Amino acid sequence: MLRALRIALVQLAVGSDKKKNIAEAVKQIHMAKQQGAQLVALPECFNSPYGTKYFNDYAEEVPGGETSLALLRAAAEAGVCVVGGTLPERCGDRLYNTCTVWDGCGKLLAQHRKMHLFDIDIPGKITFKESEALSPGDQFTTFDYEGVKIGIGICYDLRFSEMSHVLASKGCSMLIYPAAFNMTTGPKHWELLARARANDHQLYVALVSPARDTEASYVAWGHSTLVDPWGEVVGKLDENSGVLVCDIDLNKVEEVRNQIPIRSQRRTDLYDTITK
Ligand SMILES: NC(=O)CC(=O)C(=O)O
Repeated sequence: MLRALRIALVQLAVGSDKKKNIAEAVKQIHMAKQQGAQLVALPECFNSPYGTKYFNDYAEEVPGGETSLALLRAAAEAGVCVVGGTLPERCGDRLYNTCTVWDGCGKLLAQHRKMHLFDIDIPGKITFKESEALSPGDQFTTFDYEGVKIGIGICYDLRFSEMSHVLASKGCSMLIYPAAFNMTTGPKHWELLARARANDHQLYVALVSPARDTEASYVAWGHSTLVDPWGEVVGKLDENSGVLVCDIDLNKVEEVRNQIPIRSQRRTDLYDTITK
């Protein structure tokens, strides 16, 4: 079993030109491979600006659309696992915010539809209602890559500790969240939530954001981050486009879990935990 994994978190500059967004993602996948990455993760909504008014125009079928095709080819040509950020997925008359995962042969390993839609209202700061355009997913998503079980959540999913609990219960050593927090919630909650989820479940947590574009209608916080099973930040980008390349040490997951054995000390005789 693989005990170490080199991952690259790609903080892409995303604009309104879909083909350019996809081409940049493909370029970054190849560049990450040159830096030794075995797994490359892209941000939420990497082929489209993030906003309910854009989703219908940029939506594609999965796996048939041009974005899926580009990702599967890039994964196969580079021979890396690609966690393909998210794209607006069209399925019948519904749209979803969907992450696709491709193995190093270009096979679709997993598909996660954002489970918790981002509907918030902070007067004078930010109001966003993803449910105006999107439907929620209803499946937990994990996949195995080289003997490592990895769970996927998307952005707002990060706020729900029950969801990460279920993913951890399924045996995950790492959770990857393509995400795009904003200038209100990012500074307050981005790192806090990543560290909380990592510490709660003693696993690695990776958050992958688009780069900040102050001209966009939704301004992303950036700061793609990797946190280890101790809850410590291993690496973090600033707001600009860039790539964070880090080594995941899977021995650390076992080490922390053995040293602080909270997983076997839960008082489930006194409280319920959701594991369905
Ligand atoms: N954009 C999201 O889905 C979530 C977010 O920005 C937040 O929770 O804050």
